[in-house]
Amino acid sequence: MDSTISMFAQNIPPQDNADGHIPRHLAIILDGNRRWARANKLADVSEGHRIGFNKIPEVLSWCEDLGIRIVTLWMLSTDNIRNRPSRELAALYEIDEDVVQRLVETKRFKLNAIGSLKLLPDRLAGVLRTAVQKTKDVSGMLVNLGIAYGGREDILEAIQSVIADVVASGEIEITEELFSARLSTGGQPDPDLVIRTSGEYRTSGFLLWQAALSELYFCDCHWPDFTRTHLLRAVEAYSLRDRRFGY
Ligand SMILES: CC(C)=CCC/C(C)=C/CC/C(C)=C\COP(=O)(O)OP(=O)(O)O
Ligand SMILES: O=P(O)(O)OP(=O)(O)O
Ligand SMILES: [Mg+2]
Repeated sequence: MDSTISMFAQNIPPQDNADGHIPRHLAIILDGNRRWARANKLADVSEGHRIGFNKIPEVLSWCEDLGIRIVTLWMLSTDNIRNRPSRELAALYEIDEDVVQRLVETKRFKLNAIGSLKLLPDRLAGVLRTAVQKTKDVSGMLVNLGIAYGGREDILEAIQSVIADVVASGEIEITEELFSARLSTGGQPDPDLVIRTSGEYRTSGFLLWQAALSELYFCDCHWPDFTRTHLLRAVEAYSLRDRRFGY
């Protein structure tokens, strides 16, 4: 760890992030797993996803140490489901089941599923529903699991829910607050910081509405190589940003 980062790390209050230097809500795009597998001459790209999966609990514990309250992980997109070979998807579904079960076992995280569960195999959808139910009373960090998540689908589902209410009750005033509450992250603060690994400079539709005012941080390393130092660098960069919200 370089000296700037260690100085920064020492100044982080363990549980209090009210001063705005630590994001309350951090969202991460766990990208670059297949490139990592190829670069490491692994026989199957799914091995990159498996190694990437192993990173998740430790990254969450670093986030806990920083006092981050909410972490959203994007682990499978609706575009991935549409466009990737079925063999790769089958492996990803299995890995996602394992991730979810491992996170439940920690008893440290309150889990929330933010994807379109109807697009998933019944077994994985069931594992996600059970995980949410089993962890509903956990008071620790809230972890949103973006499995079968797409920003456009999130918005479309929110629109459908608003339309259903309009049809049922006549007229309702559609405000930003009302609409935000209908999204998969309804009731939560928007992400303060979005990190994408792998060196790609795009969001691919992640939290399309919710991340409108988020700070973005692009990290060159692939997800399996993401370390605590990368996280601290991202949070340090965030702490130095001037968020103006139009002022
Ligand atoms: C490490 C584990 C368990 C899962 C990550 C698997 C995965 C498919 C990561 C990719 C990140 C993501 C869900 C969406 C954005 O990345 P990608 O689909 O590669 O977008 P682009 O095609 O735009 O590059
Ligand atoms: O993480 P993935 O599966 O999107 O792999 P890559 O970005 O390396 O193609
Ligand atoms: Mg990718």
